[in-house]
Amino acid sequence: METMLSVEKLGKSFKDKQVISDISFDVRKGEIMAILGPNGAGKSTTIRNIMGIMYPDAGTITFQNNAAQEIPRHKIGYLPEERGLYKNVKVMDILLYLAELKDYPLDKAKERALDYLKKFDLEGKDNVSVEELSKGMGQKVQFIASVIHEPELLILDEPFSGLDPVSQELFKQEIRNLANNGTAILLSSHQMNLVEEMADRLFMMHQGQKVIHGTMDDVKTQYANFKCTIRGENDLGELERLPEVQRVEQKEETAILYLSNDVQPSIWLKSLPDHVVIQELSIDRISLHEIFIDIATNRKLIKEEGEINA
Ligand SMILES: Nc1ncnc2c1ncn2[C@@H]1O[C@H](COP(=O)(O)OP(=O)(O)OP(=O)(O)O)[C@@H](O)[C@H]1O
Repeated sequence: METMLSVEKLGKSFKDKQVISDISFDVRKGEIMAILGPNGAGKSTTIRNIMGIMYPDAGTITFQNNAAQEIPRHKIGYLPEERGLYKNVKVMDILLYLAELKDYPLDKAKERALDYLKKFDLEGKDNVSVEELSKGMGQKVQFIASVIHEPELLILDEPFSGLDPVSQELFKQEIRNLANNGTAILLSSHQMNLVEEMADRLFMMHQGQKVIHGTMDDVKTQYANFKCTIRGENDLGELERLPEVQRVEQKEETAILYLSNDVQPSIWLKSLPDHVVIQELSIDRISLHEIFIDIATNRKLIKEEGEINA
């Protein structure tokens, strides 16, 4: 897959505080690349450097082999984390104005705007001024603004925040459609369930540095341990002493046992002693949400940090 955006060894400090360091990843045509991390990890700083809103102290950013200063900005679409459109302007006027700024033909922009308004349940809102829209409606219009000019790279900073589940679904489908049609997408989001469903690859950062980078499958295979959920009256200490158990979360009669990285569930099950009371048992891979919480809280569920073949 053709590389659209390449970020290499990016570093940025504010005053004497190093906020991101040695950040490297790329975004390829037709893929959804997720950039993840807890609050303050440095995601928006990374994105703002890519967008040329601020300049890095170290590293390089290239888009279709153009160095940062020569990046054709009209080929990029950007939904910033901080929302805001001109308030007393009509929806269609703002969309056409933004398309014009990107040198996009106005007749095509109008057609696309009407199609998108319909798709996002905003039919008939083209003549309404932005201040009359609800927060979620405004966010939909801002999303349309970021894609109206058919960008080849789309950067979405927290696109789902503040959306109801139906609107989240609409966004999710549209983002997937765009990727299927060849758009390269860099997606920052805290909604791990959505990222898990949508992303082809991910880059997770913590305190300004990389902690995981790879395809969703690789991350889940190599980093996501198994967890065993047991319902039955068992002593917490005894469960904690079972082989290959890293930690246990127990609530009433249900216990979740987080297993070591290299455990084979079928072999581990056979090692369970007879005294463990089992009324129900299930084994699942831990979710991206759980991996995220572990990284964010510095737990040592992940044995090795580092690169998976990205
Ligand atoms: N303009 C600035 N001046 C000083 N420090 C800043 C500035 N912008 C960001 N920071 C700091 O950089 C760090 C990373 O912030 P950033 O907004 O990139 O994180 P984030 O991963 O996007 O977080 P969130 O999920 O909360 O949006 C934080 O410690 C923040 O306080």
